[in-house]
Amino acid sequence: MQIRPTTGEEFDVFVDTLHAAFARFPETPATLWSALEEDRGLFAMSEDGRPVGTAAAYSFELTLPGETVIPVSGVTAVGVLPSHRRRGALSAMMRRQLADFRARGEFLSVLLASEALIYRRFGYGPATYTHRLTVQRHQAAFAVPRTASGSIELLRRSDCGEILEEVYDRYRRARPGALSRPHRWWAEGAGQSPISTAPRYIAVHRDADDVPDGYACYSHTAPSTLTVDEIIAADDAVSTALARFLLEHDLITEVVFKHCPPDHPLRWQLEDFRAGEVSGDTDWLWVRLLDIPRALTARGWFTDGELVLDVEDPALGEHGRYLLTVRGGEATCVPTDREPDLSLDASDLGSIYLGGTLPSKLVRAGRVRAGHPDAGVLADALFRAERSPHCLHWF
Ligand SMILES: CC(=O)SCCNC(=O)CCNC(=O)[C@H](O)C(C)(C)COP(=O)(O)OP(=O)(O)OC[C@H]1O[C@@H](n2cnc3c(N)ncnc32)[C@H](O)[C@@H]1OP(=O)(O)O
Repeated sequence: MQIRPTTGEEFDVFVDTLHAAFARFPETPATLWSALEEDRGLFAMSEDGRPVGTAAAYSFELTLPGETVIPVSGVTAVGVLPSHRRRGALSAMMRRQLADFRARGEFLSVLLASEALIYRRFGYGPATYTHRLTVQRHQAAFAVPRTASGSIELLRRSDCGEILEEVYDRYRRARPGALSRPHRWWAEGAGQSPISTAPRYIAVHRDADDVPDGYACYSHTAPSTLTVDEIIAADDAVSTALARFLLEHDLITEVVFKHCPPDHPLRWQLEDFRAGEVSGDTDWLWVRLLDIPRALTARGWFTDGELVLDVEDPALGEHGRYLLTVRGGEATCVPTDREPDLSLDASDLGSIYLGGTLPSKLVRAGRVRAGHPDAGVLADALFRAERSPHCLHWF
C-alpha cells in the first residue's frame, strides 16, 4: 500500500474519503475538520491510484506533570474505506507517521481512539480518563461554604470574543494531560463546543479585578436537563462557583457535567453524596513515547527513587532497558543492564507516563511484569502526578 502526503488542493477529497470511512455524509458540519493542517495529511493509495485511507496530525502542546509544556503530534482523521480494510493501510500510515514525528524531533504523540482495540499495536496506551456526572438539582445542597469572590456574567457563545481562548490557555498550562487549543481552532470555530460556534450559553466567571478566570459552556438538552460541555477554571474555587451557578438554575431537574476528571471534588462538596451519579467512565487521551529517555526526563517528578524499566516496542522493532533515577524533582534516564524492576511494552509505558494509570494496577492485571514484590507500588509512588491528568479537548 503506497502512502503519500496530501496536497493543499486535496482537502475536499481528504474529507470525503474520511467521511466514507465513517459512513457519514457531507452534511457533517464543515467546521468539524477545518483546523486540519494542510501539510500534515496522508493518503493510503490503492493500486489503481485512488485514495482509500486517510490520516493526519495536529501540532499541539501537551502539559506534563510538573507543568512542563511540550510539543506533540495529535493523530486524527484516521479512516480506511470499508472496501479496503484489513490489508495493512492503517499499519502503513502509522509506520509513516511515527517516522515523521521523530523526524520533527518530537518525543511523544497522542490520539483519541474510536475503538480501544486499534492502537495498542502501534505503541499507544490509554493515559487519561474522564467521566460524566449527573446531579439531581433538588438534592444538590452544598455542604461546603462559598469560597470564590468575583462575579458571573452570562453570555452567548457568539458574543464571547477571545475570553474563552484566553481562559482555556491559562488553564491548560497548569493541568497535566491538557492539550493546547491553537488559535487556528478558535479562529475557524473548529471541532466541538465551545470552540465551534454552535449555540451555547457561556457563564463567565470574573475575579475581584474583573479579569475572566473561568467559564462554563452549557445548553438545555432535554425538557429539564442542562448539559455542560465543560467547566474551565483557574482553580477549584472558581470551578465550584460555576457548578453552583448551574445547579441553581430554575426549572431544571438535572445537570449533566459531560467531562469530569477522576479527581473531581463535586460529589464530596454535596450534602447528599448520592445526588451525583457517575457514568460514561472512559479513556480519553492515548499516549505514545517516541524517545523514552527524553520523555522520562522531560516531565516533573515528585518523589525520589530509582527504577529499572525494560521496554519492548514491537511497532518500532526496538527494545531498551533504562535506569530512571529521580533526585529533587529532576530525572536522569540511561541505558543499563541491571535486572529490571518492571518489564513492559511501549503502550503500557504510555499509559503510566502521565501518572493517570497506576503501574501496580497493570502489574495486578498481568500486563506488566514486576521483578520483585515491591516494584509496582514503588513505581506508583514515582510516576504519580501532582493531580490526576485530564484532557477534554476533542480532536
Ligand atoms: C485517531 C483516530 O482518528 S481514531 C479513528 C479510527 N477510524 C475509524 O474508527 C473509522 C472506521 N475504521 C476504519 O477506517 C478502519 O477499520 C481502521 C482505520 C480502524 C483500520 O484500518 P485497516 O487498514 O483495516 O487496518 P490494518 O489492515 O492496517 O490492520 C492492522 C491490524 O489491526 C487490526 N485492526 C484494525 N482495525 C481494527 C479494529 N477496529 N478492531 C480490532 N482490530 C483491528 C487488524 O486486524 C490488523 O491486525 P493484524 O496485524 O494482527 O493482522
